[in-house]
Amino acid sequence: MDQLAPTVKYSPYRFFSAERWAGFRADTPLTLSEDEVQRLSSLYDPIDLDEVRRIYLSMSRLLSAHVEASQLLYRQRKAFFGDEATKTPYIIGMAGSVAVGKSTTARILKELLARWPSTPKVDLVTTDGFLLPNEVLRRENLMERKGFPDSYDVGALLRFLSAIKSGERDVRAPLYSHLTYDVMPGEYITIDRPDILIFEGLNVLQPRDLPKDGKFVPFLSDFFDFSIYIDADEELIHAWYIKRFMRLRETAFRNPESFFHRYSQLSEEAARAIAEGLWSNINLKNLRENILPTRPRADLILRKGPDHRVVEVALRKL
Ligand SMILES: Nc1ncnc2c1ncn2[C@@H]1O[C@H](COP(=O)(O)OP(=O)(O)O)[C@@H](O)[C@H]1O
Ligand SMILES: CC(C)(COP(=O)(O)O)[C@@H](O)C(=O)NCCC(=O)O
Repeated sequence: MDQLAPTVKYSPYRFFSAERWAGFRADTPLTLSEDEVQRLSSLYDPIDLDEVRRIYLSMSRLLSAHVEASQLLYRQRKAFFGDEATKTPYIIGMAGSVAVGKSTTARILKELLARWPSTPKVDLVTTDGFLLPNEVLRRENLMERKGFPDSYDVGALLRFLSAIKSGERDVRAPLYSHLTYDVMPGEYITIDRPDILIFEGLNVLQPRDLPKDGKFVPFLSDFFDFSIYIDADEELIHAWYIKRFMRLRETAFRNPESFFHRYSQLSEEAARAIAEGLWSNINLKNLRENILPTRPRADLILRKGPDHRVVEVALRKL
């Protein structure tokens, strides 16, 4: 199994087994109930409270220290610059493959952070709303590249993050529907100066080609204060993807409005073949070519094992 801890002597990371990591939660209280965790988990594979205790409480404690430090820095800058200083949201980027568990992790983290004693306002935005509409993807022959860097409206992503980081109010992010498999025209979520924004998506740690004309074009990650990569062996993610697809076939795909409705009519074997095709032709390719290479850019890497339990954590040294 490809492990995170390298065999070479030097690494920018410190590596922890899940057990050691769990010890760092100290006396951080568990603020989520079993019911709340169940409500949050995606589909029918609930993350259990034990995992929240083992992994997420230490993560919440660490992030709390980081956010507090950035607020202290803000207060010191304000004393320095007077009224000129603007407090802007603390942005946490979260990356990883399709089906690795980003949405589940992001939703749980959001709830835990919002329950800190300072009751920060925490918002969550996913990058799928910034995908190009199917009509454009079809025209540009990109339907088989949905989720690849070139399938997003990168300008809109950068404008969004730039507005958030400038402290603007009521910034709109477009929405995506997994039902219609397309962006939802005219539908937005409005983000109004949260204390913390979790920004989750496949490609959020993606670098870009440097422009030849010398103009400055930022990476999305230039706007992040902290970044997390959710990691697991390819074969595990593959199994989670197929499992989720087959379950959706029994549930959401039954809805006649679902883009995948036709797959709910197919035999199990035929539907599985479709899922395998989507995995190997699109998602696995994207993982290998574009997503996994961004892993070393994250501040924190959570490596999951079977059953979605985190087995190893890597934290960038300061
Ligand atoms: N911690 C977890 N425990 C159990 N199942 C999980 C966990 N995290 C994710 N899953 C399951 O794995 C699949 C992918 O998770 P999801 O959060 O939808 O991934 P992503 O947002 O990365 O595509 C879903 O079926 C979800 O229910
Ligand atoms: C919508 C997604 C690209 C994920 O987007 P993200 O929120 O990470 O930007 C992905 O879930 C997806 O639909 N991929 C296309 C191949 C497939 O149907 O699995």
